[in-house]
Amino acid sequence: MLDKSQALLERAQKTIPGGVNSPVRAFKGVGGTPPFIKRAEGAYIFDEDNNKYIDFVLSWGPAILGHANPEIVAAAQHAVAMGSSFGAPTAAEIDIAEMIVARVPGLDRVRMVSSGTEACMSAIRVARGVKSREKIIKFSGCYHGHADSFLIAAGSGAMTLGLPNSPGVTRGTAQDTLIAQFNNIESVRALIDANPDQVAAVILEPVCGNTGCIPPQDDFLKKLRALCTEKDVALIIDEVMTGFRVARGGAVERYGVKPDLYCFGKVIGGGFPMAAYGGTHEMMSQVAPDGPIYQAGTLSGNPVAVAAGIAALKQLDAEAYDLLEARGAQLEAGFQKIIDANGYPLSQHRVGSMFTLFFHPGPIRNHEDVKSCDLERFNHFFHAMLKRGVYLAPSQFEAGFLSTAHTPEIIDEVLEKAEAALAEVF
Ligand SMILES: Cc1ncc(COP(=O)(O)O)c(C=O)c1O
Ligand SMILES: NCC(=O)CCC(=O)O
Repeated sequence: MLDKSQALLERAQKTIPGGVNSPVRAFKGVGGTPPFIKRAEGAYIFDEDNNKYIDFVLSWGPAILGHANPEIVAAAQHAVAMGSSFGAPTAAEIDIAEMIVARVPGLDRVRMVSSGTEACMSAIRVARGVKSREKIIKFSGCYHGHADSFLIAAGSGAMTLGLPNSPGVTRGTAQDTLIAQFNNIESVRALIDANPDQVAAVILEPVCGNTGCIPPQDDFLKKLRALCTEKDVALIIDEVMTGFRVARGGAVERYGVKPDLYCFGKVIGGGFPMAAYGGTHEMMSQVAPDGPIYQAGTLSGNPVAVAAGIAALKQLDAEAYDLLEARGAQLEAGFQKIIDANGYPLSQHRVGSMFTLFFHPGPIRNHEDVKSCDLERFNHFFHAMLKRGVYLAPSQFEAGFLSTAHTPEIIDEVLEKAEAALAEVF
């Protein structure tokens, strides 16, 4: 029963576009009424009609320790009572910068911002400023936030809603974003060669998460690093989704590759609006006030978000990543057993605690493959799971997330429900 959510949706639509403050929250792709969430705890979210769901969206990634994690709650409460924003430097900002730099291989300096969009937008400005070139290369289906330069062949909600190239982006901006194929190094080389001395940066999600979860294959990241070095192009790894999730030091640690610039978000804010970009000394010494490339923010390094982020990072030790890996492996093995036993035309990818079940027999290497998924069956499955109390992202083109609060018992319960839901769908 979603009576209260339905009434709230109707009320919300009168004053908020689509009734939501971010398009992915509406159920436009899958149809139906999005539950309006009242509260969340651990692996569960509860809606206004008092339905309880096992949550695999986790605020689209941040809640890696489960919702309302007691240590994050306490740290945020303590910080907010001290004053929620000063617009002046604080000691805690150094603490979190030091924690991030210590964890992430190759990262020298970091600047806090308030959203992943800002982080990615700032990183390409730095790359363009340092290289004195204007074009960037991104990959179809990758999503780096909603800044103009990234809304070209964009993934996530832009793809779900069929709006990969948004109106409102100028032709000039669109012309400066070149599109390559994920896991296809030759597509990148061809673009750089066709635009000599014009490409400032290549930006990518190291594990694609915004067209479903797709890992880099055949040393794609290492080949990209070598190509960027050869062509003097900045490599920007967008770890907004993967950072502090797929390993303690993010995807750069997991895959052993060092970019020139990094983008972070989601997990580092502990559920508050905080993100960051950073890079080598060479790149970051050009950022104002040290250098001429301007970037700023009234609420950047917000004390409450910083306190929450520190409380999150402190808990994310080696043991936490082992646990996330084990839970991910349990879910993957369970899905595979169901697929094999029934001969369903499904395939899956998982990297640590990120996963997607594709309604496609595979192989899935990039956005071009994902486009031929059976969306009608996915949508049916999504609703079959929702009615059984499992909250998945309302789109095939998204990754699912696990938290440390997802116990082995919860995973078993989800697998049982998935088996029943799939039997209903096929
Ligand atoms: C890889 C990636 N980059 C950037 C962003 C943008 O972050 P935000 O939504 O915080 O602006 C997202 C998610 O939204 C993302 O998944
Ligand atoms: N994978 C989708 C996102 O991470 C974005 C969430 C949002 O835009 O609200």
